[in-house]
Amino acid sequence: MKIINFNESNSVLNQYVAEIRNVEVQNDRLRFRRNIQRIGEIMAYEISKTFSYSVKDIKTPLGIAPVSTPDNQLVISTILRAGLPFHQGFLSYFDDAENAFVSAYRKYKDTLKFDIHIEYIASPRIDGKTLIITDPMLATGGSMELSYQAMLTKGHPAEIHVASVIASQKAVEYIASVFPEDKTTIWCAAIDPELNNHSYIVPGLGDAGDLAYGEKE
Ligand SMILES: O=P(O)(O)OC[C@H]1O[C@H](OP(=O)(O)OP(=O)(O)O)[C@H](O)[C@@H]1O
Ligand SMILES: O=c1cc[nH]c(=O)[nH]1
Ligand SMILES: [Mg+2]
Repeated sequence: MKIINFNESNSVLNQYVAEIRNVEVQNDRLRFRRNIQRIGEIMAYEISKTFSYSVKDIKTPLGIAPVSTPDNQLVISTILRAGLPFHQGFLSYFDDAENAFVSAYRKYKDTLKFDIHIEYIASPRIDGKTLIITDPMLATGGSMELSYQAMLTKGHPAEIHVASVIASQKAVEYIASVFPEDKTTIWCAAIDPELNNHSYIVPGLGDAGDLAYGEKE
């Protein structure tokens, strides 16, 4: 399985990651959402380099220009609710992509133990298509795995891109163990070393859904 960690090279993407992590900056909700979206845009561009391309003859007012454009049929899937601004970043670049939405939430049994519940899925058929599953946080990897299982009720993709902003080392290893090795790539902006007792990523950024949309009761 390929793992692409953007943090290993210097680019402006790291500025956006710094801002969403920074406790002095991250509470500006508009900036937080926009930064997550911008990271999605940059990741979409990088992922587009892996697509299949063919040359099309494009008629201009003055002649014919051969242009190599992508042929993949894309499905961009996201996990509600923190995934929404990240998803929008991908959609800003992949104009004609089909889209899927899955709900996943942690139902706490006590302050430390929780199950992940999937209650909603809206998805096209995904057979033979390029599936990009977007979620800014990969903590245990449980939401991503269950969302993928839910997507499999809609068919089998030709290739899978798991896109996140901050992933824990544990989640990266978990995803590598449960996703098909030969057709999955994990893309992330950083890989953090730890999870705390509540399975939050450390140093991470806190609760991405709350930072983007406000605290839930
Ligand atoms: O890897 P995991 O341990 O499953 O945790 C990651 C999940 O946590 C966040 O969502 P959250 O459950 O906080 O819901 P929200 O988006 O509604 O805030 C995040 O967007 C992932 O979906
Ligand atoms: O660190 C974490 C873990 C789960 N959900 C988040 O938003 N952040
Ligand atoms: Mg979630």
